[in-house]
Amino acid sequence: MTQLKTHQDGIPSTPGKIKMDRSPYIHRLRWQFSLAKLTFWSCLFLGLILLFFLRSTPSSSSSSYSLSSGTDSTRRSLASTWGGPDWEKRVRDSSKIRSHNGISVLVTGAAGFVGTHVSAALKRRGDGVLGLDNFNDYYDPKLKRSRQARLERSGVFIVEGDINDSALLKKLFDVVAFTHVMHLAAQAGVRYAMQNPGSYVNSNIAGLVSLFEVCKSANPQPSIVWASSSSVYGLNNKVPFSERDRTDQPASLYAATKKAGEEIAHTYNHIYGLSITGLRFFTVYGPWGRPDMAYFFFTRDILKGKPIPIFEGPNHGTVARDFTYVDDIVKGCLGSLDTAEKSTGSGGKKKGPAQLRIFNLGNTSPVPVTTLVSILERLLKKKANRVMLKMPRNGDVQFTHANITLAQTELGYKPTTDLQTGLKKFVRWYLSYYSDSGSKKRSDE
Ligand SMILES: O=C(O)[C@H]1O[C@H](OP(=O)(O)OP(=O)(O)OC[C@H]2O[C@@H](n3ccc(=O)[nH]c3=O)[C@H](O)[C@@H]2O)[C@H](O)[C@@H](O)[C@H]1O
Repeated sequence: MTQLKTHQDGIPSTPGKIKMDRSPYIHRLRWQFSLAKLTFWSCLFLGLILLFFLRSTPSSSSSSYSLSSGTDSTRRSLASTWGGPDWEKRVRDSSKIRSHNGISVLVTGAAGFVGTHVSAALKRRGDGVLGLDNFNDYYDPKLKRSRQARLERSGVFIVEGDINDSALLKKLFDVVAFTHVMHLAAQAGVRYAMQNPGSYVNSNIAGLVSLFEVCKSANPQPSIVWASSSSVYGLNNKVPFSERDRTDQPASLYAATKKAGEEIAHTYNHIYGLSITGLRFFTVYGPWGRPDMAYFFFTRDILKGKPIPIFEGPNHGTVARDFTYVDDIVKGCLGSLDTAEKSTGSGGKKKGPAQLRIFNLGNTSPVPVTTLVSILERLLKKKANRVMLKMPRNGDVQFTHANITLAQTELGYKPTTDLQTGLKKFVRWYLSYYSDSGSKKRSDE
């Protein structure tokens, strides 16, 4: 009893050690204790379910399919701030068609390399253009902000948001009845896929599905043109690559996600009557380009006197690319938008068969990477510190070469810029852009 008295005012700290007593007080005490335990475990259980739910539900603006812990979500720096009357007005103004027979286009990835050029070209000819971009930091976001500033000056508003944010996409279609979507937002880069595979799944697969879902439910449904890639030809060694050739042997996860995108496009065309055109871009280069691409960082490193790693195939075999100048690609994109038929469905229901197309957009003249370096040396008036390396097994293929007959016939696509001319324009832009931002930086310091 003494022991019991000691614990009369509270729950025993070590209940198992108390001599069992059958008094009603003990029963009440035990009942209260069980209730507390039950409440504790229920809360913990509910908490765990909530945690699981939050982790598995795509958040509105950040990466939700990251397979590499942390990296991807920190790369996406988004605090989506959309909505409100002012925002809607900007969206409407930017999308307004200002020419006879113009179209209104939602351009995803508008602050990206190709996106910025396509948006500017559409705006120039009087089409309505609204950009969408998540400004992730796969490469220097300052470059994306500079592209954004240029587009804003020409009247193109870029909404900051992610293609996985369905609520945002739906809102955009509520505000504007886009006739077309130019879908260029993607996780690019062949070699980076080994470092951050989740970002490819998130952007190139989940993001594509999220976009198609909203487009199929829109009324009217837009026609969609989107960027696939020459990399889908993978280990195919029949050259030049024709759209009818094998694309079932991708050499990188990037290529696999683009190929998956082509199959997903087939499904949405088949079930919902979406008009979809996929464009297989061949190593696009030019002013305002991507710093992760070889021609870009070779230029930077030649100027800095740093070593240039040049890949070579087995037995010192030549590695070559069908480098394609960005203005030619833009013409192919506009040609695709202009020849795209209307989608046939509405409000998620198919009304009849719809157009489904795939085109190569290349230059039809592959150039060895060593020649690319020689051209840069001449333009920069500086010798490169070349380091020949065996091509690593990280997704690269040895050779690309586009057959563009189909695009020529159907889109009137005709590339006109050779590598020498295109690189000259790139180098001129590079020197001016980085000397300007360099002097700005110096004056800021
Ligand atoms: O057509 C595409 O669909 C893809 O094109 C582009 O991929 P790639 O053709 O691989 O371009 P890029 O990396 O500039 O390498 C160019 C050449 O330099 C060689 N290369 C590369 C790096 C290096 O350090 N050394 C080297 O020799 C390398 O072996 C290659 O031969 C886009 O990045 C990609 O997003 C996608 O759009």
